[in-house]
Amino acid sequence: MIHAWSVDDVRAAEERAMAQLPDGELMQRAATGLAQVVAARLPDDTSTQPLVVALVGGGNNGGDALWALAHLADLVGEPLDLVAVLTTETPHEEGLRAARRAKVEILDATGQGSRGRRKAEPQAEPKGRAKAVEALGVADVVLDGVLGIGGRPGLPDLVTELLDAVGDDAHVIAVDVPSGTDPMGELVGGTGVFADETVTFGCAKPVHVLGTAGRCGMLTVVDIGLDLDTLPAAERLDHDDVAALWPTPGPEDDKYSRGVVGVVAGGEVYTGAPLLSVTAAVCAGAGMVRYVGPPGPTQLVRAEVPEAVHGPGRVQAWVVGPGLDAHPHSWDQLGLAQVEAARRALDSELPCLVDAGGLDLLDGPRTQAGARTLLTPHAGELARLLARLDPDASELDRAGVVAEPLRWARRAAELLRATVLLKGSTTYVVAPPASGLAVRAQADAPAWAGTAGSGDVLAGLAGTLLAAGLDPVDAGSLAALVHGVAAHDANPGGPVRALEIAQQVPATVARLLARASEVG
Ligand SMILES: NC(=O)C1=CN([C@@H]2O[C@H](COP(=O)(O)OP(=O)(O)OC[C@H]3O[C@@H](n4cnc5c(N)ncnc54)[C@H](O)[C@@H]3O)[C@@H](O)[C@H]2O)[C@@H](O)CC1
Ligand SMILES: Nc1ncnc2c1ncn2[C@@H]1O[C@H](COP(=O)(O)OP(=O)(O)O)[C@@H](O)[C@H]1O
Ligand SMILES: [K+]
Repeated sequence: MIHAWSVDDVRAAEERAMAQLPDGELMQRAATGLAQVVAARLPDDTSTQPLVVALVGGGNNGGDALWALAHLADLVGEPLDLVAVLTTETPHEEGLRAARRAKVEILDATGQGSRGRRKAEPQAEPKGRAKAVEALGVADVVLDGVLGIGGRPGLPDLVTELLDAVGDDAHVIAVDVPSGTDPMGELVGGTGVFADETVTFGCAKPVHVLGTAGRCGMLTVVDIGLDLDTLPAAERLDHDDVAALWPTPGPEDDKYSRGVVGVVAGGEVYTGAPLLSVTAAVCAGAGMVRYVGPPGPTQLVRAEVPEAVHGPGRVQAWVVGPGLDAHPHSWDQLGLAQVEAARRALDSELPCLVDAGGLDLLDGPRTQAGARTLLTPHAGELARLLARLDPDASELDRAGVVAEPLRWARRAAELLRATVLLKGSTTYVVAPPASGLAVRAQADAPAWAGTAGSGDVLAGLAGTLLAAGLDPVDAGSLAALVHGVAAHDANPGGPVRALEIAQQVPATVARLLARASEVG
């Protein structure tokens, strides 16, 4: 599992560490670690002299980059071209002195007239920007040291212009965080560096695991001796976590102890969703799957999934809503009966996963306070839910949720006292804020997984884990991981249909469980 700490907690840990250490020691540790990574990324081909160019901003992030260039000169035995491109008129002073001492070429890209420079005042480096653009175009490694954890989302125009000049072949390393992104990972999108690799210090930050993670590339954490004494703010499960969390049956188990999952899904119109959810639940290893629905989908499930049982009965957790019409016509007796079955499940004290049409039945928290609840909307469904229930979000639309996924998932979790799994290329799992639990974010699925019915499969998978006794955060994040990996395994690099994701789950789970014995 990757754990990430909030910017405030990191700053507090840095202060504690700095109080015990000589001045500047923490930055030296960061810059030395950064220089070692850069040295390892230099091209093997020794026929040309490697060129490393750092974009340098005005804070300590720029200081890290300048010191890293200075250390690189010592670290690498071979001759190196090292260039610092200043994007600020006030770079880190000691870092700049160290870089100059190490014979790093300093280019001032701020240009005449920018940031209060008087027109009559001569430019320090008249061709600084032009030379910077040229160097960036042919650099082997580009260090992004413009903004770190003190950065606000968005980039100055000058930096955007310089980034545009970076050659396609350059290996871009973000120092601590990709500049322009929100270090807390709350705001997704906007301008910002897309790095091949991010070298961060002390611990991961939310930007590295949330929806902004795609901008970070490979993540390397340099140990600078921080002591994080608070709980993480964000987490991501990795493949090695599956064995510890997946409910693996023992010799004493039987179908009931493993968990019966009930599925109240579909109706006479949407017959496919129940089939997908039930198949996924069976393939995820539910002790038993009980389907509750009208004759049409029941016949289909009977024909395609002989393992399922039918009609009301005892379960350990309910999946409510895939393909459910929450507002059937008054003459549609079968539809009304299905809504009643869904309401009974929601009113029970049992764990419930609520998806799609089931979300339309919620007017507030479930009546049984404390009943475990996992809501699984996509961005459009979350926007609709909040616009209906939260007077402060009456204008919210899908785009609003996509821009600030965490904010709105958290809002729904608070309002409905439920864990919210927000689906998308990054899937967020957010417990009610009062729980203090870290946000989980998974991005394991290929974009091919965004196909009709894929969410119904996820519902069956996560419902099975709830029935096996996992809490909603573990059930949701583990299901998202396995769903994503199964989508990949079913047809690596190509399209996949939802049913194949479900059918791939047994082999994918077996493969992920086997890692534990390989690793252990
Ligand atoms: N505190 C420490 O001892 C250590 C800090 N380290 C480095 O220090 C960094 C944090 O340094 P700082 O706190 O100086 O912050 P930054 O280096 O992130 O710079 C923040 C500065 O940029 C400005 N700024 C923020 N967003 C902007 C935007 N969108 N456009 C233009 N200007 C913007 C701010 O007003 C502020 O002046 C870390 O990310 C890390 O790289 C490391 O050296 C480890 C040790
Ligand atoms: N671009 C994407 N990359 C990876 N996974 C995606 C992407 N878009 C959607 N998904 C995943 O596909 C599934 C779609 O679910 P949903 O929108 O509920 O579809 P449906 O209602 O048709 O079943 C979710 O698990 C979601 O996380
Ligand atoms: K940076």
